[in-house]
Amino acid sequence: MDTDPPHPPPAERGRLSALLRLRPYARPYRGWLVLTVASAMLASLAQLAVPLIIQRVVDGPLADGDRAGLIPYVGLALVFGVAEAALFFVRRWAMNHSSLRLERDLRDALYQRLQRLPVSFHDRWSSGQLLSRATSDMSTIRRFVGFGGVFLLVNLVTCAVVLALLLLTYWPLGLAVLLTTVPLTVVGLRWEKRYNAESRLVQDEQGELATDVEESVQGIRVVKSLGRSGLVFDRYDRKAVRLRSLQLQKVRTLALLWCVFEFHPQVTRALILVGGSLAVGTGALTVGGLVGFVALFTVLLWPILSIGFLLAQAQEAASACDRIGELLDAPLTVADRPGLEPADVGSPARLRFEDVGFTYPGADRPVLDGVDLDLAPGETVALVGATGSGKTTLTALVGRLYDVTAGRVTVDGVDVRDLPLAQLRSVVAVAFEDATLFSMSVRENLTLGRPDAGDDDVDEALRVAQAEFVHDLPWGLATRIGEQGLSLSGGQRQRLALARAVLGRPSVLVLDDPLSALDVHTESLVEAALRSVLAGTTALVVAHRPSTVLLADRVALLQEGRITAVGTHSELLAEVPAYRDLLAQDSELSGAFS
Ligand SMILES: Nc1ncnc2c1ncn2[C@@H]1O[C@H](COP(=O)(O)OP(=O)(O)OP(=O)(O)O)[C@@H](O)[C@H]1O
Repeated sequence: MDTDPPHPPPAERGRLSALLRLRPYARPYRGWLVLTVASAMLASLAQLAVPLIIQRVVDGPLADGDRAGLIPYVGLALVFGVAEAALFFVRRWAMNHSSLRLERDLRDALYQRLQRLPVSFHDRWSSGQLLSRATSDMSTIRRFVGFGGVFLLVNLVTCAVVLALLLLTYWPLGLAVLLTTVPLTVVGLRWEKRYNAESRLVQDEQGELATDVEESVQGIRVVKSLGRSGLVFDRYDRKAVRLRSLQLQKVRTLALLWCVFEFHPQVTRALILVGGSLAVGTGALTVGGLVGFVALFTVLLWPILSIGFLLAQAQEAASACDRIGELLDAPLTVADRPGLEPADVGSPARLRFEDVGFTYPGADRPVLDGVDLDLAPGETVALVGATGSGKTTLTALVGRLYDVTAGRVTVDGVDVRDLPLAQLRSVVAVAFEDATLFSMSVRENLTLGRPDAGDDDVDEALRVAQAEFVHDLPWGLATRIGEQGLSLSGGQRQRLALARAVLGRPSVLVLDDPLSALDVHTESLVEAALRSVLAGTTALVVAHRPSTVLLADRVALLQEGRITAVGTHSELLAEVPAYRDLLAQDSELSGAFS
């Protein structure tokens, strides 16, 4: 059973070792990554050549008034300049090959994992959390692989090389520069940490706002009909105001940071000029040496200033790796056992629940306990029970949306856990009460589980579900359904979902109150057509309405997680007071069955 907390405490996050998770994704692109780092490194070194050339120009041709002597130096500076530009292009090109492909692979792995993770995992995680991992965390990693990580390495090497050159040029001044970089690095690191924390708060608040927009758009009908637009706006506005103040705080920190970063080099440059001029006066340093020194110092600035920022980026990327890792490492509790082979399953098949128990992860008592139910091939059993008695849970066990926690469910004598998931889900078809349709064409929605279904199969399924209205849609079966099928009525969506389930006449059909959104007239038409499908398949039908119960050969009464009675509808009506009471709660029913 999977009981890991969904969000580990922040203290556990952000370890740089988390970045090592990226190794398997980086491996296929290591050539491109090496090229990215090498071109960035060479470009940085090419940049260093220019101050050294200037130093020689000042001390050589300029001091001697030798104009012709300038030409080789100018040529050399040009070569290094062009090389730097070319290397810049190579870096960007190689970086795109490595980081964008790595991001794509990681994105695919994450999406695949989300598809394979059990329903119990999705019960615990909000879609907002999954979304932020699949989008912003993914971009953070791409930025680090393509930029932050590369320049962290390159800038550290550049710093070391430049400081060595400064020390070689004139060591007392070189040492002074080295000492002044220490407080700058410390301040940079400290403020970047603060900036990072503030950025995180801004991101979280942006996520909150996005969730608010999503919820209020999805629930717009409820909000409007309750007349709560003002209240919803006030809540949104409070969050927007908070976001603005967090953003302002972030901008203030950044402004202060850059103020120090801009101020520091000016002071250091002044120190260099004073110290350097004195050294030139005593002959310890040439004029060219001083000019080269200042130019080298300028090259040093960006690598020093960027270290804090790049380390913060590394920290963010490590935290993103951890957050994505939480999903990639989440256990696949519902998966094929190794070496499973498809088994023989007839059509229709026998469906049995044998002493089945089920407890939701984290719950302290079972929802189902000792459930025994045997559906003969071709039989239809209606599952009736009070709300919350466990009907939906029981139906979810057939297609392994959840695995039983006790007992077993078998199809033609084979434990559903011993059938490959692909086979199980082609044998068992399910229509849920909440008919989810996707933003794709009607045909794609219908054939989602059976992509090989032919036109005749589709027409037959549409007829059974009384969903032939689709032919009147603007592009017929090719009509794209709006976001979540919202452009269709509840009853239309339910009929399409039913057609999807009955398509191809599955061996076992599970219907969770499939007709609840239909008007009485459509319901009786669907029922009439459904009878012919039910005759050829084994069906477990969750029923709230009398008319749905009448579709079944037998009825099973579920009470507090146990099957307490099984028999024909009239037997139960006559012999089981609880069944009578349950049906009598519906006045329409009491009229129909008393
Ligand atoms: N994902 C879940 N996690 C934890 N508990 C759940 C979950 N889904 C349902 N339950 C609990 O399990 C019990 C049975 O729920 P279930 O949806 O199976 O009942 P039902 O008989 O289908 O109800 P209804 O007729 O209202 O649809 C309820 O107490 C419910 O709160």
